[in-house]
Amino acid sequence: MKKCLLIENPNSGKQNNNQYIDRIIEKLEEGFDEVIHKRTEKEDDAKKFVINACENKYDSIFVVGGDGTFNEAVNGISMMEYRPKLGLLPGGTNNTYMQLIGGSNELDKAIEQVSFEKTKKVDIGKCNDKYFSYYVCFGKLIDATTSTSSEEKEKLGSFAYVKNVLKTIPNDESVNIEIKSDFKTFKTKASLLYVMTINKIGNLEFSKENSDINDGLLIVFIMTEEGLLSKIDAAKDMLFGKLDENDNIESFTCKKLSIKELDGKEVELDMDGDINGKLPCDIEILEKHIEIYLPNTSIQ
Ligand SMILES: Nc1ncnc2c1ncn2[C@@H]1O[C@H](COP(=O)(O)OP(=O)(O)OP(=O)(O)O)[C@@H](O)[C@H]1O
Repeated sequence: MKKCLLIENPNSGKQNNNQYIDRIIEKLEEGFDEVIHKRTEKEDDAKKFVINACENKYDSIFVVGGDGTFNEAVNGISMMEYRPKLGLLPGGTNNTYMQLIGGSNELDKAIEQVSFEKTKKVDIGKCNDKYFSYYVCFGKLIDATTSTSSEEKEKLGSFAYVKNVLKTIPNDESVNIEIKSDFKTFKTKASLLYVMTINKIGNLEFSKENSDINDGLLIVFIMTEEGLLSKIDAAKDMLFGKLDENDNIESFTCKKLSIKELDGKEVELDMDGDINGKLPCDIEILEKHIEIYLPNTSIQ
Protein backbone atom coordinates (compact mmCIF):
# COMPACT_ATOMS: atom_id res chain seq x y z
CA MET A 1 0.00 0.00 0.00
CA LYS A 2 1.83 3.09 -1.25
CA LYS A 3 0.78 6.30 0.48
CA CYS A 4 1.56 9.79 -0.74
CA LEU A 5 1.15 13.06 1.14
CA LEU A 6 0.29 16.13 -0.94
CA ILE A 7 1.09 19.41 0.82
CA GLU A 8 -0.44 22.57 -0.62
CA ASN A 9 0.43 26.12 0.38
CA PRO A 10 -2.77 27.91 -0.76
CA ASN A 11 -1.20 31.31 -0.22
CA SER A 12 1.98 31.00 -2.27
CA GLY A 13 2.51 32.37 -5.77
CA LYS A 14 -0.67 33.64 -7.39
CA GLN A 15 -2.74 32.16 -4.54
CA ASN A 16 -4.56 29.90 -6.99
CA ASN A 17 -2.93 26.53 -6.27
CA ASN A 18 -6.30 25.30 -5.08
CA GLN A 19 -7.58 25.36 -8.68
CA TYR A 20 -5.08 22.67 -9.63
CA ILE A 21 -5.52 20.35 -6.67
CA ASP A 22 -8.04 17.97 -8.24
CA ARG A 23 -5.79 17.49 -11.28
CA ILE A 24 -2.77 16.93 -9.07
CA ILE A 25 -4.57 14.35 -6.94
CA GLU A 26 -5.76 12.57 -10.11
CA LYS A 27 -2.18 12.49 -11.39
CA LEU A 28 -0.77 11.22 -8.08
CA GLU A 29 -3.41 8.50 -7.91
CA GLU A 30 -1.80 7.04 -11.05
CA GLY A 31 1.27 6.30 -8.93
CA PHE A 32 -0.05 5.74 -5.40
CA ASP A 33 -2.78 3.71 -3.69
CA GLU A 34 -3.70 6.57 -1.38
CA VAL A 35 -3.17 10.33 -1.63
CA ILE A 36 -3.68 12.42 1.51
CA HIS A 37 -4.04 16.16 0.88
CA LYS A 38 -3.11 18.75 3.53
CA ARG A 39 -3.19 22.55 3.31
CA THR A 40 -0.76 24.75 5.20
CA GLU A 41 -2.16 27.62 7.23
CA LYS A 42 1.01 29.19 8.55
CA GLU A 43 4.77 29.00 8.81
CA ASP A 44 6.16 25.58 9.79
CA ASP A 45 2.97 23.66 8.91
CA ALA A 46 4.67 22.06 5.90
CA LYS A 47 7.57 20.95 8.10
CA LYS A 48 5.21 19.45 10.70
CA PHE A 49 3.19 17.59 8.04
CA VAL A 50 6.40 16.19 6.58
CA ILE A 51 7.70 14.96 9.95
CA ASN A 52 4.38 13.24 10.56
CA ALA A 53 4.54 11.56 7.12
CA CYS A 54 8.06 10.31 7.85
CA GLU A 55 6.94 8.87 11.20
CA ASN A 56 4.04 7.13 9.44
CA LYS A 57 6.30 5.72 6.72
CA TYR A 58 4.65 7.40 3.73
CA ASP A 59 6.24 6.38 0.45
CA SER A 60 6.34 9.91 -0.99
CA ILE A 61 5.56 13.57 -0.35
CA PHE A 62 4.66 16.10 -3.04
CA VAL A 63 4.72 19.82 -2.29
CA VAL A 64 2.78 22.52 -4.15
CA GLY A 65 4.23 25.88 -3.19
CA GLY A 66 7.19 28.17 -3.63
CA ASP A 67 10.76 28.01 -2.42
CA GLY A 68 9.72 28.66 1.20
CA THR A 69 7.35 25.69 1.34
CA PHE A 70 9.88 23.46 -0.40
CA ASN A 71 12.58 24.53 2.11
CA GLU A 72 10.30 23.58 4.98
CA ALA A 73 9.74 20.15 3.42
CA VAL A 74 13.46 19.65 2.89
CA ASN A 75 14.12 20.65 6.52
CA GLY A 76 11.45 18.28 7.83
CA ILE A 77 12.61 15.29 5.81
CA SER A 78 16.33 15.85 6.29
CA MET A 79 16.19 15.56 10.08
CA MET A 80 14.43 12.18 9.97
CA GLU A 81 15.90 8.72 9.70
CA TYR A 82 13.16 7.36 7.40
CA ARG A 83 12.88 9.75 4.46
CA PRO A 84 10.06 9.52 1.90
CA LYS A 85 10.77 10.51 -1.71
CA LEU A 86 10.06 14.20 -2.36
CA GLY A 87 8.33 15.77 -5.37
CA LEU A 88 8.07 19.46 -6.16
CA LEU A 89 5.21 21.16 -7.95
CA PRO A 90 5.85 24.84 -8.71
CA GLY A 91 3.11 26.84 -7.01
CA GLY A 92 5.13 29.83 -5.82
CA THR A 93 6.50 33.05 -7.21
CA ASN A 94 9.90 31.37 -7.35
CA ASN A 95 10.73 27.72 -7.80
CA THR A 96 14.47 27.78 -8.16
CA TYR A 97 14.96 24.08 -7.50
CA MET A 98 12.51 23.24 -10.29
CA GLN A 99 14.66 25.22 -12.72
CA LEU A 100 17.68 23.31 -11.54
CA ILE A 101 16.14 19.90 -12.21
CA GLY A 102 14.83 20.99 -15.59
CA GLY A 103 11.07 21.14 -14.96
CA SER A 104 8.53 23.72 -16.01
CA ASN A 105 7.85 26.62 -13.67
CA GLU A 106 4.22 26.64 -14.79
CA LEU A 107 2.10 24.47 -12.56
CA ASP A 108 -0.19 23.04 -15.26
CA LYS A 109 2.80 21.96 -17.37
CA ALA A 110 4.66 20.61 -14.34
CA ILE A 111 1.69 18.39 -13.45
CA GLU A 112 1.92 16.78 -16.89
CA GLN A 113 5.67 16.31 -16.40
CA VAL A 114 5.33 14.32 -13.17
CA SER A 115 7.02 10.95 -13.55
CA PHE A 116 6.99 8.22 -10.90
CA GLU A 117 9.87 6.36 -12.51
CA LYS A 118 12.48 9.12 -12.58
CA THR A 119 14.10 9.88 -9.21
CA LYS A 120 17.53 11.02 -8.09
CA LYS A 121 19.23 10.99 -4.70
CA VAL A 122 20.51 14.51 -4.13
CA ASP A 123 22.89 16.13 -1.65
CA ILE A 124 21.55 18.32 1.11
CA GLY A 125 23.61 20.87 3.02
CA LYS A 126 23.45 21.24 6.79
CA CYS A 127 24.28 24.61 8.35
CA ASN A 128 24.27 24.56 12.18
CA ASP A 129 20.91 22.86 12.84
CA LYS A 130 19.20 23.87 9.55
CA TYR A 131 19.21 22.20 6.15
CA PHE A 132 19.49 23.70 2.67
CA SER A 133 19.04 22.21 -0.77
CA TYR A 134 20.97 24.90 -2.60
CA TYR A 135 23.09 27.46 -0.87
CA VAL A 136 24.08 29.41 2.22
CA CYS A 137 25.41 32.87 1.57
CA PHE A 138 26.01 36.33 2.97
CA GLY A 139 26.74 39.74 1.47
CA LYS A 140 24.82 42.70 0.18
CA LEU A 141 25.63 41.92 -3.44
CA ILE A 142 23.44 38.80 -3.41
CA ASP A 143 20.36 40.72 -4.49
CA ALA A 144 22.23 42.62 -7.15
CA THR A 145 23.34 39.40 -8.75
CA THR A 146 20.37 37.10 -8.34
CA SER A 147 17.64 39.66 -9.01
CA THR A 148 18.69 40.42 -12.56
CA SER A 149 16.05 38.86 -14.77
CA SER A 150 16.96 36.73 -17.75
CA GLU A 151 15.21 39.22 -20.07
CA GLU A 152 17.32 42.02 -18.65
CA LYS A 153 20.38 39.86 -19.08
CA GLU A 154 19.58 39.17 -22.72
CA LYS A 155 18.70 42.76 -23.50
CA LEU A 156 21.44 44.61 -21.67
CA GLY A 157 24.15 41.95 -21.37
CA SER A 158 26.69 42.67 -18.68
CA PHE A 159 25.42 46.25 -18.35
CA ALA A 160 22.34 44.96 -16.49
CA TYR A 161 24.52 43.52 -13.73
CA VAL A 162 26.73 46.52 -13.53
CA LYS A 163 23.60 48.61 -13.05
CA ASN A 164 22.31 46.36 -10.26
CA VAL A 165 25.71 46.10 -8.60
CA LEU A 166 26.13 49.89 -8.65
CA LYS A 167 22.79 50.26 -6.88
CA THR A 168 23.99 47.98 -4.09
CA ILE A 169 27.60 49.10 -3.71
CA PRO A 170 26.93 52.03 -1.31
CA ASN A 171 25.61 49.57 1.29
CA ASP A 172 28.17 46.91 0.65
CA GLU A 173 30.77 46.06 3.27
CA SER A 174 33.42 43.46 3.79
CA VAL A 175 33.88 41.40 6.92
CA ASN A 176 36.96 39.64 8.20
CA ILE A 177 36.36 35.92 8.44
CA GLU A 178 38.21 32.74 9.22
CA ILE A 179 37.40 29.63 7.20
CA LYS A 180 38.34 26.16 8.32
CA SER A 181 37.56 23.38 5.89
CA ASP A 182 38.67 19.81 5.34
CA PHE A 183 40.62 21.27 2.42
CA LYS A 184 42.27 24.39 3.86
CA THR A 185 42.18 26.97 6.66
CA PHE A 186 42.63 30.69 6.04
CA LYS A 187 41.60 34.21 7.00
CA THR A 188 40.24 36.66 4.45
CA LYS A 189 38.09 39.70 3.85
CA ALA A 190 34.78 38.77 2.26
CA SER A 191 32.04 40.97 0.88
CA LEU A 192 30.12 38.09 -0.64
CA LEU A 193 30.31 34.39 0.11
CA TYR A 194 28.40 31.43 -1.29
CA VAL A 195 28.54 27.82 -0.07
CA MET A 196 26.58 25.74 -2.55
CA THR A 197 25.54 22.16 -3.24
CA ILE A 198 25.95 22.88 -6.97
CA ASN A 199 27.63 25.64 -8.96
CA LYS A 200 24.41 27.31 -10.11
CA ILE A 201 21.26 28.97 -8.87
CA GLY A 202 18.26 28.01 -11.00
CA ASN A 203 19.65 28.05 -14.51
CA LEU A 204 22.29 30.64 -13.66
CA GLU A 205 25.62 28.86 -13.79
CA PHE A 206 28.42 30.43 -11.72
CA SER A 207 31.29 28.49 -13.28
CA LYS A 208 31.94 25.88 -15.91
CA GLU A 209 33.46 23.44 -13.42
CA ASN A 210 31.87 20.01 -13.24
CA SER A 211 29.39 20.02 -10.41
CA ASP A 212 26.33 17.91 -9.71
CA ILE A 213 23.61 17.85 -7.06
CA ASN A 214 24.81 14.44 -5.93
CA ASP A 215 28.62 14.68 -6.06
CA GLY A 216 28.97 14.92 -2.26
CA LEU A 217 30.81 18.24 -2.47
CA LEU A 218 30.17 21.80 -1.37
CA ILE A 219 31.41 24.46 -3.72
CA VAL A 220 32.54 27.72 -2.12
CA PHE A 221 32.88 31.14 -3.80
CA ILE A 222 34.23 34.12 -1.87
CA MET A 223 34.57 37.67 -3.15
CA THR A 224 37.76 38.78 -1.44
CA GLU A 225 38.39 42.18 -3.06
CA GLU A 226 36.89 45.42 -1.84
CA GLY A 227 37.47 47.63 -4.86
CA LEU A 228 34.48 48.79 -6.87
CA LEU A 229 35.80 47.62 -10.23
CA SER A 230 36.69 44.17 -8.96
CA LYS A 231 33.21 43.81 -7.49
CA ILE A 232 31.55 44.73 -10.76
CA ASP A 233 33.88 42.43 -12.60
CA ALA A 234 33.21 39.54 -10.21
CA ALA A 235 29.44 40.08 -10.31
CA LYS A 236 29.58 39.98 -14.10
CA ASP A 237 31.65 36.81 -14.13
CA MET A 238 29.27 35.22 -11.65
CA LEU A 239 26.41 35.78 -14.02
CA PHE A 240 28.24 34.69 -17.13
CA GLY A 241 29.55 31.48 -15.59
CA LYS A 242 33.20 32.45 -15.27
CA LEU A 243 33.67 32.84 -11.52
CA ASP A 244 36.40 30.23 -11.45
CA GLU A 245 38.45 32.43 -13.81
CA ASN A 246 38.16 35.61 -11.71
CA ASP A 247 41.28 36.59 -9.72
CA ASN A 248 39.22 38.29 -7.01
CA ILE A 249 37.18 35.21 -6.28
CA GLU A 250 38.49 32.46 -4.06
CA SER A 251 36.78 29.21 -5.00
CA PHE A 252 37.24 25.65 -3.78
CA THR A 253 35.29 22.49 -3.01
CA CYS A 254 35.08 20.66 0.32
CA LYS A 255 32.82 18.40 2.39
CA LYS A 256 32.82 20.40 5.62
CA LEU A 257 33.68 23.93 6.67
CA SER A 258 33.23 26.37 9.48
CA ILE A 259 33.09 30.13 9.10
CA LYS A 260 33.53 32.73 11.84
CA GLU A 261 33.53 36.50 11.81
CA LEU A 262 36.60 37.95 13.51
CA ASP A 263 35.62 41.49 14.63
CA GLY A 264 32.38 40.87 16.54
CA LYS A 265 30.13 42.10 13.70
CA GLU A 266 26.77 40.48 13.11
CA VAL A 267 26.56 38.67 9.78
CA GLU A 268 23.20 37.21 8.77
CA LEU A 269 23.03 34.08 6.65
CA ASP A 270 20.71 33.63 3.70
CA MET A 271 19.76 29.97 3.24
CA ASP A 272 18.02 29.05 -0.01
CA GLY A 273 16.63 32.59 -0.26
CA ASP A 274 15.53 33.23 3.34
CA ILE A 275 17.47 34.85 6.18
CA ASN A 276 18.05 31.98 8.55
CA GLY A 277 20.69 32.32 11.26
CA LYS A 278 24.02 34.11 11.43
CA LEU A 279 27.76 33.54 11.72
CA PRO A 280 29.53 31.59 13.15
CA CYS A 281 28.42 28.45 11.35
CA ASP A 282 29.41 24.86 10.71
CA ILE A 283 28.41 23.55 7.31
CA GLU A 284 28.56 20.02 5.93
CA ILE A 285 27.23 18.15 2.93
CA LEU A 286 24.97 15.14 3.45
CA GLU A 287 25.61 13.07 0.36
CA LYS A 288 22.58 11.72 -1.53
CA HIS A 289 20.42 12.46 1.51
CA ILE A 290 17.01 12.92 -0.16
CA GLU A 291 15.51 11.11 -3.13
CA ILE A 292 13.61 13.55 -5.34
CA TYR A 293 11.25 13.03 -8.26
CA LEU A 294 12.54 14.41 -11.54
CA PRO A 295 10.16 15.70 -14.19
CA ASN A 296 9.98 13.56 -17.33
CA THR A 297 11.72 16.42 -19.19
CA SER A 298 14.75 16.36 -16.88
CA ILE A 299 18.18 15.92 -18.36
CA GLN A 300 19.62 14.97 -14.93
N1 LIG B 1 -2.01 29.39 4.42
C1 LIG B 1 -0.96 30.21 4.54
N2 LIG B 1 -1.14 31.55 4.60
C2 LIG B 1 -0.10 32.40 4.71
N3 LIG B 1 1.20 32.01 4.75
C3 LIG B 1 1.45 30.69 4.68
C4 LIG B 1 0.39 29.74 4.57
N4 LIG B 1 0.94 28.51 4.54
C5 LIG B 1 2.30 28.68 4.61
N5 LIG B 1 2.60 29.98 4.70
C6 LIG B 1 3.94 30.62 4.75
O1 LIG B 1 4.22 31.15 3.45
C7 LIG B 1 5.63 31.13 3.26
C8 LIG B 1 5.98 31.46 1.81
O2 LIG B 1 5.59 30.48 0.96
P1 LIG B 1 6.39 30.14 -0.37
O3 LIG B 1 7.79 30.62 -0.29
O4 LIG B 1 6.19 28.72 -0.65
O5 LIG B 1 5.60 30.96 -1.45
P2 LIG B 1 5.97 32.29 -2.20
O6 LIG B 1 6.47 33.30 -1.25
O7 LIG B 1 4.83 32.64 -3.07
O8 LIG B 1 7.08 31.78 -3.16
P3 LIG B 1 8.65 32.03 -3.21
O9 LIG B 1 9.23 31.96 -1.83
O10 LIG B 1 9.10 30.91 -4.05
O11 LIG B 1 8.80 33.36 -3.85
C9 LIG B 1 5.99 29.77 3.78
O12 LIG B 1 7.34 29.69 4.12
C10 LIG B 1 5.08 29.66 5.04
O13 LIG B 1 5.75 30.15 6.17
